Amino acid sequence: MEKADSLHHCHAHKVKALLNRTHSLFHIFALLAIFHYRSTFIFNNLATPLLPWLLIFGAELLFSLVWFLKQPFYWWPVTRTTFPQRLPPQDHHLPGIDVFICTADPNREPTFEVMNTVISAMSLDYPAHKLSVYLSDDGAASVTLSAIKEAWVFATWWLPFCKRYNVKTICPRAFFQNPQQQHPTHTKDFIQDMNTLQEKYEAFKLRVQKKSGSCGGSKTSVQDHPSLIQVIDGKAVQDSTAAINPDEVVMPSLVYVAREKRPSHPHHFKAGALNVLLRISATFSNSPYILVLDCDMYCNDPISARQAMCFYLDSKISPTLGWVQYPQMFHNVHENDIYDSQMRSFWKVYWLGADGLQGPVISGTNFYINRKALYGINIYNGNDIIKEARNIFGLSNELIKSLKQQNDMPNEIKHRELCSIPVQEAQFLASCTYEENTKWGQEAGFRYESVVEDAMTGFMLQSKGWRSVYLYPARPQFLGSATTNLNDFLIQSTRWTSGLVEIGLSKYCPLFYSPSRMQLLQRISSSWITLYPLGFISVWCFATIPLITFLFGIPLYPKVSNPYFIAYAFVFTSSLVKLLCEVVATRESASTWLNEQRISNLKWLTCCGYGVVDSVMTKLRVREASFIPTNKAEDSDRAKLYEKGKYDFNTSNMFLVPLVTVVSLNLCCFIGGVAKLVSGVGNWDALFVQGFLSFYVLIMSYPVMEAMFVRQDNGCIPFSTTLTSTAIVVVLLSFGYLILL
Ligand SMILES: O=c1ccn([C@@H]2O[C@H](COP(=O)(O)OP(=O)(O)O[C@H]3O[C@H](CO)[C@@H](O)[C@H](O)[C@H]3O)[C@@H](O)[C@H]2O)c(=O)[nH]1
Ligand SMILES: [Mn+2]
Repeated sequence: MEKADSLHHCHAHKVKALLNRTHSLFHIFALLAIFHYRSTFIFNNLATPLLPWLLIFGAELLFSLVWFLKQPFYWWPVTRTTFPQRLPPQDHHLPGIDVFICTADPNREPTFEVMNTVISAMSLDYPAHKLSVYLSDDGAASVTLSAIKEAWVFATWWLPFCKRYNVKTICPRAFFQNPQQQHPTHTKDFIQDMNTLQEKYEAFKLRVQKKSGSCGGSKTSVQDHPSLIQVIDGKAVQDSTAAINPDEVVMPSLVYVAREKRPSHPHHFKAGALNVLLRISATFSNSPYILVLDCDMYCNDPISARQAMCFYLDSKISPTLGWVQYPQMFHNVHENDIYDSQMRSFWKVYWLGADGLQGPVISGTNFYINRKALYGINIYNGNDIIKEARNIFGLSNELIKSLKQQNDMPNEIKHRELCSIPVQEAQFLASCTYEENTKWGQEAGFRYESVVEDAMTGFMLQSKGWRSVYLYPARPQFLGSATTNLNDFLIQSTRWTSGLVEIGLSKYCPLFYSPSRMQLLQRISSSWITLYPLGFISVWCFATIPLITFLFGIPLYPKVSNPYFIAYAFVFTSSLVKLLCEVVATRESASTWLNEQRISNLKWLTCCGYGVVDSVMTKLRVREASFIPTNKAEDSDRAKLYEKGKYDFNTSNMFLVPLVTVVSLNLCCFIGGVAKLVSGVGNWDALFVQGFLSFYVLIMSYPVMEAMFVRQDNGCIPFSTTLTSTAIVVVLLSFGYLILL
């Protein structure tokens, strides 16, 4: 039981933990049996074709290792509840919050939607004078600057409306998609005000969209432009509208930042943008806590800031609390989630388990982070960063002053008014040369070593002793747009795997990194996050070798009558049954179970391999790191396919060829192998596992075959791809023939 005045409560799922551990234990026994079977067989039968046996054994070992690294996520799952109504009633007890929103490309990230994110953040249920919103525009697009002024004007009407009627959906776009449902008691006043506001909303939308259409992005080059920093307020928008903010609504501060970018200087993508915001906000509002949002992740509910403060204002945990993470949830995921866009297992399973250890890693967006943690403070060595501040943080006096302020002030009163805005200083802080000879990106701020800056930074903070908590409230606090076509999905996943493996194969690999304060189980699970893509080698072996040998009649697995068969059967079925139980426990249907298997197989076969290759090439400096923002603009043709539950194979051959090759290979081997068995050549008993495996691959790849042979729409697989893959299959089988027979 929690105390009557505690601000939050942590519930441990003890039964689940027990079941999980039991399952892991049995699974380990089965794996050991398999290893025993393999090694004794290989030693006793050195005459049989050894190569496939060795490869499969290696694949099994590697895959088991990857599986083992994941187990800490099942050790001690917890869920948390907060009681924001118990926060002190006076506002002055609340610390300031800075919101950082990043955008990069108005063509891939529709400006109107970015503005909705900005407005929703300004509408959080928090004292306006303690809230500052910063928009980083890496594209330095004139569209974005003029749109943010329009957004400010609209917010002067929107904010009082939300407050007056206690509106729960604070993102205007989401609200006006379904205005009738937004308020349970439709008073006359409400309806009237809402209709007036809706007109203003439509006008605002039209103005922003017109400008986006006419400029088609920006005239300035994305890679080459000076910095531009502007505080958006009544003064900044004066000439665009007649009477602005006549009611003098107190507004959160709003700042537009386009940092300087030059082709000669690396800009470090999102991490670089966040670090500029970190410095500029330090000299402006200098709030101790920061909410980071991707441009498409709007605040869906006003309460998240107060919920996060339930942790930060609890002196028992706040000294080591680095960040409060919320799940990423999406407004555009269909019920039949064919791409597993919701990433169920991460947000609904792994992160709950991580929270039972040292907390989830920083997950890109939707987290309230402690500014001090980002400054690189090691909580066990005290706060003596000020001494070498200039070496770490650079030469800005204003910035150094702000650090001192952070250190000296008690949390409650930390929030400087934005009165004397040192815009010139801000320009200096946003220049592309500011970070030269400093520790930004290495010891201070978000890390530059990987394009998955979030995970990299999270691991480093955890190794300094910071912990995090995970909050998954019933009502989604943040909603973004998920990738809902195969092409965007594969590009995004490849970037992730590449960035993660880059960490896993570096000295920062959480398992071996030292000196580290990370707990052992946390180290293991964190290294799973960075190393799991390596499992692609195993999956490639599983998806080819048993099938080819099936065709040639070479057994690789125990006979059904052999006791070791049980170990294989157990590992296979218990994994699938466990997944099914998880899916059902998180209130999803069996189709989710099928979709997740399909997508994870597909990821193993494509993104993971390419990601690993990509990160190795980046390491060898053959290739430069890149971060292409995920496309967030909707394409109606693709949307139609998605809604019908049809995979959209309109993507590059780079992704299609490996996939189609595996499927064609499997088809040939299955048909050929079964034909041979039926005609009496070979032994059913000895080849059962391989035949079954092949059958499983066939079921999993049904959508691919449909797209190869049946579908005619623009999401089908082009004939030329099928042809290329068939050629590769022929080569593979000839090789197999030469080596095996
Ligand atoms: O040079 C860049 C590139 C991207 N972004 C912004 O970064 C955010 C995330 O980019 P997005 O393309 O939406 O990333 P996702 O594919 O959704 O990637 C996830 O993974 C990223 C790390 O690879 C994290 O940064 C994200 O928060 C997380 O949502 C967006 O707001 C972009 O505008 C920049 O500001 N500058
Ligand atoms: Mn995104």
